[in-house]
Amino acid sequence: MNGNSRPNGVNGHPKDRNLMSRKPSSPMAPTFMVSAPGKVIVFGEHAVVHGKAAIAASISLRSYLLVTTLSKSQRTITVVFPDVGLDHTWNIDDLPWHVFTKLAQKPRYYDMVTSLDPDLVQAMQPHIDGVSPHLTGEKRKISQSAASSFLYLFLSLSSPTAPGSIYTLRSTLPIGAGLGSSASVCVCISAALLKQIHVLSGPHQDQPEEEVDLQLERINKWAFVGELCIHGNPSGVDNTVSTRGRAVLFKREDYSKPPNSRPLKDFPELPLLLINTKQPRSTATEVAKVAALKKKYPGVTEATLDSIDEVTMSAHALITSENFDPSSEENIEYLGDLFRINHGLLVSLGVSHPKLEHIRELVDYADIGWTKLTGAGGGGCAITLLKRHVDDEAIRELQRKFEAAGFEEHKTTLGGSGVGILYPAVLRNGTDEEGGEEIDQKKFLNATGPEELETLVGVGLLDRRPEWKFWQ
Ligand SMILES: Nc1ncnc2c1ncn2[C@@H]1O[C@H](COP(=O)(O)OP(=O)(O)OP(=O)(O)O)[C@@H](O)[C@H]1O
Ligand SMILES: C[C@@](O)(CCO)CC(=O)[O-]
Repeated sequence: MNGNSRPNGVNGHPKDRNLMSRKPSSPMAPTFMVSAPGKVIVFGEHAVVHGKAAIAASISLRSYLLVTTLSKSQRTITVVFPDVGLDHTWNIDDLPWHVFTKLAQKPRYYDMVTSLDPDLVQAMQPHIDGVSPHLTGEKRKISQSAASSFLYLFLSLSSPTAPGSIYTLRSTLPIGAGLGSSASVCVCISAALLKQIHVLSGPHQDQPEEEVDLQLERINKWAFVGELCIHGNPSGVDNTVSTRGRAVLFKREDYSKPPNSRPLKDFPELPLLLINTKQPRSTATEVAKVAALKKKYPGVTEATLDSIDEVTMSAHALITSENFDPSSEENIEYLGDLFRINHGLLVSLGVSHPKLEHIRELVDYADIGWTKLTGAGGGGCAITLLKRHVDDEAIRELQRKFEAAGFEEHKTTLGGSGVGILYPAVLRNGTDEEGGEEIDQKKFLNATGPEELETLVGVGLLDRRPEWKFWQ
C-alpha cells in the first residue's frame, strides 16, 4: 500500500459523517456536478461484444458526481463513493506519474484509447491495494474496481499540478443489475475530469451540432477506458448510450476503430416492466462465460450470436419503418416475439439464471407479455413488454407475485437525456437562499435514498430543472 494513502472508511450512515473538516477554504473553482443515465439493452446484449448489433435506450435512473475543488495548498484527491463503501484519499504528489516517462507517450485527452496500458495498471496497483480495507471479498472488489476506474482516468487526464479535489458520487441505479451502473459512473468521471482540465466546451444553446458531437465523443471515449478497468472487455454500448442518452443502434466490429452508433430518433415509449431479481452478478464474469463457450463451440456459438444480430436488425427495421405504430397490436406482438426469441438465445448462451426464468414463467402464466433478460444476465434485471389492453388488475396481481418472490420493480422511463452538467452546483429548489440552493457535499451525502437524492439534485423528469445543461 502507498504509505501516504489515507483510507478513511465509510462507517455508518452518511448522515453521521462530520464533513465540516473537508470544507474547502478559498477553492480554486466552483463546486459542480455531472450526471449520466443508466440504460436498458432492448436487443443484442452479449452478441454486441462479438461485433453484432444491439439496441439500447437510456433510463431515468442516473448517477450524480459532485466535484469540490480544494484550496491550492491541499494537494490531495479524495473519492467518496458511499454506494460501494469507498472513501479514499491519495496525495497527488505520491501518485505514479513517473510511469509516463517510461511510456512512449502519455495519452492526450483527444486520443482514442482502446486498451489499458499494462505499465500504468501495474504502477497503479499499490495505490489500489490499500483501498477499502474495511471491506472483504466481493464488496472489496466492487469498491476497488470503482477506485481503479477513477484513478486510471485521473492519471491519464490530469497532471501532478492538478488541483486537489473531492469527488463524491451517488447513484439511483442498482449496482450490477444490468442497468449500466458502471457505465454511468464512468461517464460521470470522464466528464468531470475533462471539465476540470478545461477541454469541454459548452453545453450551450446554439452550440453547433459538430461541436456538441465532439464533446460527447471525448467524454464517451474516456468513459470506455473507465469501463475497461471495470469490465475487462466492454463493447462500449453502455457508455455510448449513457453519454448520448435517448436510444442507439450500436455495433463495434473492429475494436481499434470507433464503434458505429446510430441514434434512434423517436424511439417508442414501449410499455415495459423492469424487474430486478436482486441476484448479484458481475458483467465481466458473464461476458467471460460467452467467450469460453465460443472457444469451446465456435460454430454453434457464432450461429447463435448471428441469430441475435438478426433479431436486433429485424426490430430495428420495424421501429424505424414509416408505418411503425407502437399502439398497434400487431407491431407490439412482433416486438414481443423478438423479445422471446432473443431471451431464448441468451438462455442457450448460458447467461440466464433461475430467478430470471422465474420472472419469465410468472409473466407467461399471466399471459400478459413477453420477457427477456437485459444487460449481462446471470441475475440482474429482466424486461417485460406488455401486451396491448392488459387488465390493470392482472398487472397488479403479477406485481404481487414478483414482490412475494423477493423481486423489485424499478419505475423508470426510456430515452431521456445523456450526460449533463450543473455548473456551478446551484439549484433553485424553491428555497429562500439568495441565487438558489448551493449543493455542497454534506447536503449531497445526507439525502437518504433515491427519492431524496432526486428531489435534491435530480435532473428532473416531468419538471426538468433548467440549471442542468446537456450536450444535445
Ligand atoms: N453507485 C456506484 N458507486 C460506485 N461504483 C459503482 C456504482 N455503481 C456501479 N459501480 C461500479 O460498477 C461496477 C458494476 O458494474 P457491472 O458492469 O458489473 O454492473 P452494471 O454496470 O450495473 O451492469 P451491466 O454492465 O450489465 O449493465 C461495480 O463493481 C462498481 O465498481
Ligand atoms: C453483456 C453486455 O453486452 C452488456 C452489458 O450491459 C456487455 C457489453 O456490451 O459490454
